[in-house]
Amino acid sequence: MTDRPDLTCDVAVIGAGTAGLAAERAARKAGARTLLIDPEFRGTLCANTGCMPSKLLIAAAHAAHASRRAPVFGVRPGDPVIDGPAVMARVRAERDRFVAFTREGLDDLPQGTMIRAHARFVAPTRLALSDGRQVQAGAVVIATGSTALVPGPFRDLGPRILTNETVFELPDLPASLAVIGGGPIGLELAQAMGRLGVTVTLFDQGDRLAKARGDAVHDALRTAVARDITLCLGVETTPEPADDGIRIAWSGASQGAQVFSHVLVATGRPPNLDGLDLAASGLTLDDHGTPVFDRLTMQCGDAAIFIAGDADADATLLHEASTEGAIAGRNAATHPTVTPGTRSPAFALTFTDPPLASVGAGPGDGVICGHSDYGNQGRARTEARAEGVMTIHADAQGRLIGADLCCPGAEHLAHLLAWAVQSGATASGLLEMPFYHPTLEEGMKAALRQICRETRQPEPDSRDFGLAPGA
Ligand SMILES: Cc1cc2nc3c(=O)[nH]c(=O)nc-3n(C[C@H](O)[C@H](O)[C@H](O)COP(=O)(O)OP(=O)(O)OC[C@H]3O[C@@H](n4cnc5c(N)ncnc54)[C@H](O)[C@@H]3O)c2cc1C
Ligand SMILES: NC(=O)c1ccc[n+]([C@@H]2O[C@H](COP(=O)([O-])OP(=O)(O)OC[C@H]3O[C@@H](n4cnc5c(N)ncnc54)[C@H](O)[C@@H]3O)[C@@H](O)[C@H]2O)c1
Repeated sequence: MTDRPDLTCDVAVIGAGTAGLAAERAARKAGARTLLIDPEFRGTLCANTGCMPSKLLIAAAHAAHASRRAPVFGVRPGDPVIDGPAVMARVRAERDRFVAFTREGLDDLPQGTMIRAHARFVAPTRLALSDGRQVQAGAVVIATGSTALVPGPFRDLGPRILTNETVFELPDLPASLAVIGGGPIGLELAQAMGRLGVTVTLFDQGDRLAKARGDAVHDALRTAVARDITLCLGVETTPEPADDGIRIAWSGASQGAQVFSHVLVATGRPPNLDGLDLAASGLTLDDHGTPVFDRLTMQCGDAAIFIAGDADADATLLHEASTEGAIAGRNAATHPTVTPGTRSPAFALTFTDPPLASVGAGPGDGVICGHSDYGNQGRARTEARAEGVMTIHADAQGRLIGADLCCPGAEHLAHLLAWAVQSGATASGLLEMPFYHPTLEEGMKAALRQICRETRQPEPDSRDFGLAPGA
């Protein structure tokens, strides 16, 4: 490359989402002159069309559900009236508040750091911008996120086909909804819509929801969501336009056809790499066209190129995007010296009710499993939500290595278990910790005690091995 670049920097970050913002901050903290390149700077996916609006819709669904089940406790508020436009208006108003925070964060960037353009590689550390300029960087971080995949038959069917980009813009709740894909996006939004009074059918070509590990956990999840929506697993779907909607025909494990007012496509989110001209980067790509990288350093091969967030298609979650961005940005600034970052055990939550959680290693050869049944757990029972299971996984010494849960409070219980796994705790050691009564945490004791027995580790003798009522 002989011609002079228009811009130079130590670290160029492509993409100003969660991973890119973290990378730019980390690189700048390490003393690098940075450029942050994004065509829009519209705030993160998480705030605009991801984590936050989906959780806002789920919060509305919780309110409707709580009202509907209040009679269990002898409280009779009556059947809830769901004002669809008001539900969607609150989702957008609160969402816009979160988006504004992420945009305000951009004001802290040093002047000249933000480059409003699309970037592509013309050489390993040389980028061409859509405004015609070129950037020469010491190192580059790819943080371009992911995009909703819409399978061919669902394209070009008009605005009744929704993705996470459009569903939160609906002025009112749909009259009926087909959800294609039972991953976290499909499942969370399907259950929420169902609880908000929408007639929902969820279709998946596979037979497992949200990659739930272990049959007991999957059964608990499936049973819970089937109360709110219709599930059609193991089917292929074919859409076609119909009067007032989209007709979905399906076949496989079951068959049928039905017209829905809207269809939400949630069939996965591949990384946004197509527009980057990766061929010019010189990187080695895997079978899916994603750069091969080291998940401890986030470096792609031995190039001065790093990758972070959904773009690497590894752990496509918010906290991982943020950690990966921090590691990638720091190492881009110090390249050619790169230092492994600290990664946490895998940890994923799906915000269904009850939530689904997985931590670290799953069931497998040589793994010791302890089980807790929440179907009669004391605190869960007081709240009329006793259901589900927890499995804790340990090695032969009783050290916790993972867990799978679908039970009340799973999002909080799973945090405790993730922290226990990361800190190397044993089942015996955890049983020495205080357990308040009556709590959902007490439910863990059965699984922990089973692991102690099976690994011949002592149960702490200064703790009673009986159970408080309902614990
Ligand atoms: C509906 C939904 C719900 C979710 N809920 C959760 C949840 O509850 N918890 C959780 O942990 N995760 C959740 N996720 C996942 C989480 O939101 C993502 O993992 C995370 O936001 C990814 O961040 P990112 O920085 O990789 O991507 P993004 O925030 O999408 O940033 C990518 C940026 O790159 C830019 N870009 C792309 N190509 C180029 C280019 N060539 N040049 C310049 N810029 C470019 C884009 O404009 C964009 O600003 C959810 C996702 C969805 C869709
Ligand atoms: N709570 C959370 O943390 C959360 C919430 C939402 C999304 N996310 C992140 O976003 C990622 C993307 O989510 P997602 O749910 O879109 O993708 P996903 O890849 O996790 O799930 C897609 C599902 O669609 C099914 N599918 C694919 N093609 C199909 C077809 N043609 N017909 C029927 N079914 C089909 C697959 O079998 C799979 O079950 C997640 O993997 C997760 O990392 C996280």
